[in-house]
Amino acid sequence: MRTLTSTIICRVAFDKRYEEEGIERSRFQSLLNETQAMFTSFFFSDHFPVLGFIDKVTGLTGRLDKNFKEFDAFYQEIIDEHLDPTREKTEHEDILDVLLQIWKDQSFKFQLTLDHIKALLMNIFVGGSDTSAATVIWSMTYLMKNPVAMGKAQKEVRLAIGNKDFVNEQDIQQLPYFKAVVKETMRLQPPVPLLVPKESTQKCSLGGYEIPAKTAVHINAWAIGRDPEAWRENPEEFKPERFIGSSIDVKGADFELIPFGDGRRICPAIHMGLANVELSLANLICAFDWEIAGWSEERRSGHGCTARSCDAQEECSMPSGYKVCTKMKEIVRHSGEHLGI
Ligand code: HEM
Repeated sequence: MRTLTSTIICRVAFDKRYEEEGIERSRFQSLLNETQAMFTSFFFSDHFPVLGFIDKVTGLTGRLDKNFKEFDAFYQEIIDEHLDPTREKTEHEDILDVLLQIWKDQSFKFQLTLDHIKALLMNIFVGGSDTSAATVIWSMTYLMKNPVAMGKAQKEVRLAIGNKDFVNEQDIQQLPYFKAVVKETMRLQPPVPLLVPKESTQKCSLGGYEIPAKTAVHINAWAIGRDPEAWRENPEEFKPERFIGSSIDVKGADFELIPFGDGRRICPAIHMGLANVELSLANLICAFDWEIAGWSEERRSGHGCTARSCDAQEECSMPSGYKVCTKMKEIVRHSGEHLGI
């Protein structure tokens, strides 16, 4: 799933297909992994500035600088490629094309620099790849642990597409139960559980707490999604039915469900994030029957594929030992193509 989502972002942001370019792909993936590790590391300097020296001693500051430098070089190469006048133009503009046009025009009130553009690309990568992948993985986990919900979702998706091979974006609009599964997963497992930290610009009072200016504020979307006052019926339970007939959505109008955040800094890519998740999840559950390894031995005989209309002639072994049939590869390719990449 991470390969799929980071490939989508690479295509959208700077028109690269890293799955076809082994060395570049692993360079990019290891940079992204390191960035993720930095994001989840505890830096004393963020919370106790006087103890900032500990970050230096433990080597975290050095690792962070190295990561920034490597990403900087990586983005610079891609920017140079885009600015090369001999570069072949593709049919669609990518995000970097748009940003570089704004940079050339300098039509904003402030001066847009290449550093701003690199920072924006970084935001898009960090915000866009793991979040969608984690949501699909959690949805699959909940569905496999709840075979009744899995059956209902599969039946709905399969009925909607009839004889077609793949689910597309229009089909998804007719799938209330499936959409409820995605919302329920995001309620229980928001992929950015504490959102992105905010800093108060001025002194204010919130829920009875006095918050001085320049204070870091974390919003616990994970706890809000399980708050028994907002979610009265067994808030810890996976129950997509709670969203049937309810207008509560993930798009920022309902404060009890904020997996994309809310307000001025809400995720700017809600629609793309949802399309990534819904298209890949719907196709995966439509084409295959899934279950947790070891739950049913005899079904996993042969090549292990339980595709609805499996035409697998050829198999490939993944490094993890799992096998992927041609149908599965086709789904991954189709989900990407449908998003226009
Ligand atoms: C299921 C998918 C996704 C989820 C759950 C998600 C969630 C979030 C959250 C919680 C925030 C912070 C909001 C806040 O603190 O109030 C955020 C910000 C952001 N997201 Fe997403 N996101 C997803 C997909 C994406 C995708 C696909 C992209 C890019 C193509 C993206 C780009 C961004 C960016 C650039 C920001 C920072 C916005 C800012 O600084 O103002 N996200 N996202």
